[in-house]
Amino acid sequence: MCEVKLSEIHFSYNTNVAIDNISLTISQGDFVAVVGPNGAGKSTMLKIIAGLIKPTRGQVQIGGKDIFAAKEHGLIGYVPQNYGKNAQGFPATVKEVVALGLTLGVAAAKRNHQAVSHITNHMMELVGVDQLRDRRIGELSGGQQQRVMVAMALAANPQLLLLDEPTSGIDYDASARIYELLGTLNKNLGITIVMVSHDIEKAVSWANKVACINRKLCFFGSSKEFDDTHAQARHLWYYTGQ
Ligand SMILES: Nc1ncnc2c1ncn2[C@@H]1O[C@H](COP(=O)(O)OP(=O)(O)OP(=O)(O)O)[C@@H](O)[C@H]1O
Repeated sequence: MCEVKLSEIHFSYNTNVAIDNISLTISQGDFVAVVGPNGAGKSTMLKIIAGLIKPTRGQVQIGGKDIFAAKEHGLIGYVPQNYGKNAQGFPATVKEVVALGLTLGVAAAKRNHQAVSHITNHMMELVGVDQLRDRRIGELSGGQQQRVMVAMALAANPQLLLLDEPTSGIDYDASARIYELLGTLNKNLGITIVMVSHDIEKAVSWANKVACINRKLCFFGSSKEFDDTHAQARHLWYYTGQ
């Protein structure tokens, strides 16, 4: 059970209010696209759900547990924005990076070398980077790096996967393959996905729910409802920022 419940969340960076009174419930198995203009608080909200920052006010519950308990149980996988780019000079191979994800899982300490190798291989196959296993992460394309980051997050066996603009800076075909991968993880493995994206058309076509944020929650509902009611106003989500 991995329901995400935000209750009256506020967050400020000093005097700058980034999140203003957001409440919403994401159900187990949902694929949620988080959209909104630049500086709207999308990444901040994702970090709050990941338990990386604490809301100034309000409560976050994951699967009925306080966020920090859920985090300790390894329920949450988080892929930050431009994670791959930060890995440019990192002297590790794809296989080693994916295996690093295992150290985040709840039973990490109990895994032996064989189990680590088995899970690592499985995750690399799942996201389609097994052919790149011995390449250094910094030598890969943006799309390949994002796949490796997804594999690393999945290695910890999360029930909830949070991704911050997983297709930013990636070409059309590679982006399509990442969306397809996320759709498969959601449908076949039942992983709940929350993804921040500027690519509204694509994100909404894969997600079953949409959350529009502009400090406040402007819309939260099904993708179909978003398509029906917000189609003409879509361009505004890009330009209504501060
Ligand atoms: N570490 C930080 N310190 C101070 N202010 C911050 C910090 N991170 C974000 N902010 C500010 O908080 C607000 C929300 O930022 P956030 O990154 O959450 O927005 P976003 O919707 O993800 O933006 P984008 O689409 O441009 O990535 C912005 O005004 C931003 O300048």
